[in-house]
Amino acid sequence: MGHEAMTTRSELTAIVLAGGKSSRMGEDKALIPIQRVPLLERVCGIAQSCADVVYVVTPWPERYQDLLLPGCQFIREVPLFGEPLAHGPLVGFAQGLAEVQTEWVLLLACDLPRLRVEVLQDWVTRLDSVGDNAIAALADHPKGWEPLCGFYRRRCLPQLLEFINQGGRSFQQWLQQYPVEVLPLAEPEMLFNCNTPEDLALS
Ligand SMILES: Nc1nc2c(ncn2[C@@H]2O[C@H](COP(=O)(O)OP(=O)(O)OP(=O)(O)O)[C@@H](O)[C@H]2O)c(=O)[nH]1
Ligand SMILES: [Mg+2]
Repeated sequence: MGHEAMTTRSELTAIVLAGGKSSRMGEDKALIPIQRVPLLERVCGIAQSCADVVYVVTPWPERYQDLLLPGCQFIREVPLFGEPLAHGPLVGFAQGLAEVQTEWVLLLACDLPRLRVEVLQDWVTRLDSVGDNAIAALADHPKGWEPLCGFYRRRCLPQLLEFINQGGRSFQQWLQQYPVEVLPLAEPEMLFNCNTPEDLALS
């Protein structure tokens, strides 16, 4: 019987994005407490149950220095040449991915209050059977992929940089160009996204 090596915590890196404008929320979502735990702390804790190395990619690490993020490392993102820093999550991801040393990376937005460790860990066990040509393994929904809670292969970095250099900033448009494997998501509510004060009231 063939023995497939399983992806383990040490073979997975997590990247948490915390660099958005939070314009709909009106204050930095990363710092908003949900059941007394700031969102970024909560998401980083979940990331750490999946991966040994956790990076927080943000233009403003000092803003988060008083959070309890033991073992997480900040990557300070920088503007693209001649552009403002509001470049969006795709560029933040690329700057984080450049530091990754493992085959797979788990990418997480910081505004996901209902993430479930068991689901993410189940997804990790599926990575070994993802086709060699796939650049990512993601949950899908009727309008496209769920790009900010899923897995990417480190080796997609050159394709990502090429897309960005050509002016691309949309995850959906980038992902359309390559094979992506579908991850099962029995309860889509895990990906509930806390963007507005109304969302927060539901959290
Ligand atoms: N590092 C980094 N993260 C980003 C950037 N833009 C968005 N994000 C993150 O991507 C995730 C999804 O962001 P959104 O909810 O779409 O947008 P937002 O900019 O935070 O908020 P809005 O201004 O209301 O759209 C969140 O975790 C953000 O912190 C960026 O330029 N850099
Ligand atoms: Mg959001």
